[in-house]
Amino acid sequence: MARTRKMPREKTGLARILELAGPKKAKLLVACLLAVVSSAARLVPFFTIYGVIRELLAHYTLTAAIDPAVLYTLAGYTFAAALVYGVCAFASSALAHGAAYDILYALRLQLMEKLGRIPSGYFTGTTQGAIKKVLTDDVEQIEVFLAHHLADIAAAIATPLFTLLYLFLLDWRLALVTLAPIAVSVSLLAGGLKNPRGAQTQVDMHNTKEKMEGTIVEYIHGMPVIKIFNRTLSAFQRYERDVSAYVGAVERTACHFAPGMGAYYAFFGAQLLFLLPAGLLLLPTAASYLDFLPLLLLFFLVGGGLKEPLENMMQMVVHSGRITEGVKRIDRILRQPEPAATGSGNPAVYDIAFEGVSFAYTEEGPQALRDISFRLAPGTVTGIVGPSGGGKSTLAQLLLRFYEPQQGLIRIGGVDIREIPPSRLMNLVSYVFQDSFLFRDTAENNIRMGNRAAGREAVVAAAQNAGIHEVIMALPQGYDTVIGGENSSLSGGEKQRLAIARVFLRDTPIVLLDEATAYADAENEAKIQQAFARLARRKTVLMIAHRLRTVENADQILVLADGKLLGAGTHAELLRDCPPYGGMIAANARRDRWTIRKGELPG
Ligand SMILES: Nc1ncnc2c1ncn2[C@@H]1O[C@H](COP(=O)(O)OP(=O)(O)OP(=O)(O)O)[C@@H](O)[C@H]1O
Repeated sequence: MARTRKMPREKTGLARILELAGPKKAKLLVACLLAVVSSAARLVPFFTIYGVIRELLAHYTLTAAIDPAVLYTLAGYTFAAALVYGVCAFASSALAHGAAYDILYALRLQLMEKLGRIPSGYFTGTTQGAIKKVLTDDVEQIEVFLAHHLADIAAAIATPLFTLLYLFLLDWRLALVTLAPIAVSVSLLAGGLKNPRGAQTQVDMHNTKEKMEGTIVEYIHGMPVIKIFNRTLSAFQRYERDVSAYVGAVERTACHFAPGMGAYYAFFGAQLLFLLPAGLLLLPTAASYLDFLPLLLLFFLVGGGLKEPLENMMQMVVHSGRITEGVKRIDRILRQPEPAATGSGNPAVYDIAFEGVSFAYTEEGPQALRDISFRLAPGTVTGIVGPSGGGKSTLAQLLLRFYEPQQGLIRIGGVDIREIPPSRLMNLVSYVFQDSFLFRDTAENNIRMGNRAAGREAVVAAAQNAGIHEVIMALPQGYDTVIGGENSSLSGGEKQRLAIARVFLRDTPIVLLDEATAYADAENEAKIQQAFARLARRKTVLMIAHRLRTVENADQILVLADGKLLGAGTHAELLRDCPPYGGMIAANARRDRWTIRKGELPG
């Protein structure tokens, strides 16, 4: 009988943090050990004072009988303990900080690399604010936890344990009395924390915070629109609603935890209240008053001394909920499925085939593409036309594996693109987006994105081919000008030409072009068309055309509407066989004749 292999359970919380710590775990463990030692050393004076009092009380009738050697030894122990405390606390903190920053660095790199491998479709569905929060706040919290809290937890657990053990050996009855208020307060707080409603309030607080931050980023991005329409903050109601939701969640969390925390603080330091009557009750049972008094004093002292490490532990428990949520969000990114990088497909020719491809962005949502099949012959230019929302960009994005189709296959040179390792696919296909993103970096580096190894000459040649060389040379520092800096903003058309220069430098055999709809002027448009034409030479080109005349001379035109392929052929063939194409041409002609005439405008 075939045995089913059990999947290893995915770790969460502290176990997951230690897993993320990787090789730095050893450093963290040493830091914890040193924290335990330093914390134990802080308790030594309580015991040396106990020794001194015992010695003094034992000879209070004859002070000459006090043994100075005993007192000096105890003083020596106290001094040595102070030294041990200082050295160990420093070394523990240094080690924990060093390891925490190394882990922070590695984790951010890991996340950035992962974001680079996740299909690009992920980024449209996830708000930028949420990703920013993970990369900054959540990773930062792990650093704070590892650098400051982890060692404290170890000390907070070990020190009271050792101390209580010693106290139990000295007098188990007093030890129980010392422990009672701590046990009561801790159980009260733990009960409050474990309550599912409490956990839910914390989750709500994180979720509303994440949403609010996403909305803030969107609000800042939308600022020009808000200003143009002369609307104030109140117009952006979602912003107000999300901020209020966060405030509400914080208030609910605070209200939920307030009674537990109040009871915890009330009981926690109440040892005196319990020890005093207990001491009076137990006094008659003691062998001698002289023995019992220093013992009672020791319990008074140590009861108070236990407070700090235990309080630290409570803080950690409170923090750990927040960290657990943060780790979950980090894992949500780290565990995003990636396109398999294991395939060995390596197309030798560059024709493209869509075979019965259907795709919907969400399970319940409508299909953006329905049963699409076509073939682009190698070295040809194909235009895609169709009404807005017809599925043109979606089709291009599927070829780049931004998303995976639910049905059908896409092949390059006969090879299923899922069999082509992502890095190889990216070397086969370039995409000139309609709205190209430029980094706040020099013009040269922005073009070099296309090929990191390219020298200045190749960059300049690419810029010349893209018709952007003159524009760059007119910038204050030429190719060294930081784009987007002072006096170095580019128009939409110029940005797209710079993006085309990137693609020239990459020199991939397949190019996807998304024609921008908002060229500023005819000259810019002509330059972009010329650049497209040069780029298309000897390549397989798929061009999303918003103006039909751009692709009139293409080898093939695909007509896409409502996710369906209505026709494929040359301009002449489509005019003859595809009525919707004829309709689009007629509508285009009407649009080109369209002018605003005074008197025709609605009054
Ligand atoms: N990220 C997304 N999530 C959900 N639906 C989407 C997403 N992107 C596009 N869609 C939907 O998919 C359909 C096809 O959109 P697509 O952007 O591919 O059309 P298009 O032909 O490129 O339009 P346009 O010419 O306006 O750019 C539309 O109904 C659109 O609303």
